[in-house]
Amino acid sequence: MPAFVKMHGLGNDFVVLDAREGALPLDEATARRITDRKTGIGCDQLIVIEPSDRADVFMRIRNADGGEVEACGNAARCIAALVMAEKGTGSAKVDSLGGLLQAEAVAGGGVRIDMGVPRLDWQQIPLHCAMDSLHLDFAPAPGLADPVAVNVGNPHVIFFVDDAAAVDLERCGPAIEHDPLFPARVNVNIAQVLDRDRIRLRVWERGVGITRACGTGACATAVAAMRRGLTGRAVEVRLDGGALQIAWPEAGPQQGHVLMTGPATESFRGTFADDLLAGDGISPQDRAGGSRAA
Ligand SMILES: N[C@@H](CCC[C@H](N)C(=O)O)C(=O)O
Repeated sequence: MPAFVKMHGLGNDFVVLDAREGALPLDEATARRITDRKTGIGCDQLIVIEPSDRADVFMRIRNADGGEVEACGNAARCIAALVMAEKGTGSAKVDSLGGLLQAEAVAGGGVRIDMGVPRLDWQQIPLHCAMDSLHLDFAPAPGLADPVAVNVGNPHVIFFVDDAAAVDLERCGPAIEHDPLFPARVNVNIAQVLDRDRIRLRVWERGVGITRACGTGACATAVAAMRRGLTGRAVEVRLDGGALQIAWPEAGPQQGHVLMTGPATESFRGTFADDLLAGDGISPQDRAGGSRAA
């Protein structure tokens, strides 16, 4: 029976499959069956670990809707933690469609990931037409206007508001995600700057919906706030599931790179019936191997 590890970063949860010893038949429909919280194992993203010739592992990412995407900050910390535990080291390299990520364990627990240099040109977001990514001419709902766009491996739009809790994200998230301005669709971030060191953030994730936390969302939002001069170059981003530390240093060896620090948690290990991959669903007995829930 195929084995999986259930992990999460601040409640943004993953089913992790290991395909280093042999490819798994994972198409979009299979991914949707696995991520389904009622009939599958249930998670925000399905992560498949594959071999890499330039890193410890390659991390393949599928959203709950089955679509393959380039980046996932919370999963990057989790996969790095798995690899570091396996190797018995304090650092790891994780490759992904979004780029090569260097990770290190931090004193006191948690993982720091160098998320690379954010992409800020409109073509890199991508946007449908030329626009200043620091001030998009886009006002999709009352109280939501003049957002920032940032790509940190995946596309994000960030709205700064006075009260993040007051935004009906369930209602406006889907429309913004699918707006024609974003040809690759977009992750939607609602940010409230609390002071120069702290941001409150709620996220509607592309291909998923509202999540408890989004690592790339926290990085993109921090970059947006720093570009707008709203915060210093190191901030705490408070998501529904907890806080991430994000820095974007202006000097030093990691100048211009976004650094994300936060927890990586293993919830349980389990196995599932082969027919989940083959397409016949999963029985409740097989789900999670009877282990404790996340
Ligand atoms: N949860 C992730 C982001 C996952 C991918 C995203 N939904 C997308 O479609 O780009 C994170 O922690 O960054």
